[in-house]
Amino acid sequence: MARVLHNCPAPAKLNLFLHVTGRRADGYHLLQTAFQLIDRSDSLDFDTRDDGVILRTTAVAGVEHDSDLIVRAARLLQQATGSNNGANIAVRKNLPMGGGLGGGSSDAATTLLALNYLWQTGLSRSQLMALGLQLGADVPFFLFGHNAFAEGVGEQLMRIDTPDHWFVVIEPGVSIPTAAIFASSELTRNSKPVKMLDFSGAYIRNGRNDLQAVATKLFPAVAEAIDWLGQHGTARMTGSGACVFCAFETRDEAEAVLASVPKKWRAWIARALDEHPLSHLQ
Ligand SMILES: C[C@@](CO)(OP(=O)(O)O)[C@H](O)COP(=O)(O)OP(=O)(O)OC[C@H]1O[C@@H](n2ccc(N)nc2=O)[C@H](O)[C@@H]1O
Ligand SMILES: Nc1ncnc2c1ncn2[C@@H]1O[C@H](COP(=O)(O)OP(=O)(O)O)[C@@H](O)[C@H]1O
Repeated sequence: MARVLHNCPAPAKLNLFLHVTGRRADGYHLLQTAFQLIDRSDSLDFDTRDDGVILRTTAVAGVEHDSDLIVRAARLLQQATGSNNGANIAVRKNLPMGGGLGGGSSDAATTLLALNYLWQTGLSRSQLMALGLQLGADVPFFLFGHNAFAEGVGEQLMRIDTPDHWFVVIEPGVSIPTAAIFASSELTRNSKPVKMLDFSGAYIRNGRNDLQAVATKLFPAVAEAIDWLGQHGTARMTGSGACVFCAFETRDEAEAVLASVPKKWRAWIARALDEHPLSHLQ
């Protein structure tokens, strides 16, 4: 009999700051960043099937079935556990692709969490995180379950508590390929590592993103959105872009700024989450 889990959220993240501190021999970059979960999500439905087939039942513009991180995550879990269960998976995309919000990575993490539960494959959280890292540098964070200070390529995670902020997020209307930003010869890769002990609210309120200079040069629409939002506080990009955000202490302040965002941009407000909405799924 099919086991089902519907309306599973795959929340977005914001990188409150992001420093590039070096580059590994394999070309991947060493980062320090603070990941903040927010209450804006994609939504996924899972229906198990007993023939081992993994089928994404909804079309996702620009993402072929077999390269979708959702499908790849499900197949990776099958391989890792030897499970012969399958699943129909429907996804409702709400997070823009190439937005720096981690939508694809979060979809993959939600898939691993939901299917590990439905298939009763029994992998521990840290086993799921190791699997997730094979899919993308951001995936372990979404499995970790809490806001985090991250090092390495983003897989060394330490839980942090962050304020109950409201964020105004602007989508500048461009999709930025992460690899193109990291590949730029103009990227600075030598930020001095901060010690976790020195990590403070200043990084949360006024953080800097080392990927921003390259992204704004390649994508002027991002620079324009930062300039506009910067009238209201410290506006910066999340991840490798394209989305930009600014933190506010109250919903009213965020609502007031949202109301004045020029109509040419899609914009919204989101609240900081303390933990991943599926963090209790076992
Ligand atoms: C920049 C960040 C910050 O949170 O977020 P996004 O903007 O993608 O959301 C992440 O580090 C992105 O993580 P993720 O999106 O999972 O990236 P991946 O698929 O692993 O990598 C895409 C490509 O980016 C480059 N890359 C990625 C991460 C990293 N630490 N160093 C890199 O050089 C590599 O060229 C890699 O092939
Ligand atoms: N389920 C998915 N949702 C979004 N993007 C996906 C998905 N599966 C694969 N991708 C690919 O991953 C790329 C990065 O997407 P996404 O994670 O949404 O952005 P970002 O890494 O900027 O946060 C997309 O451009 C797309 O080609």
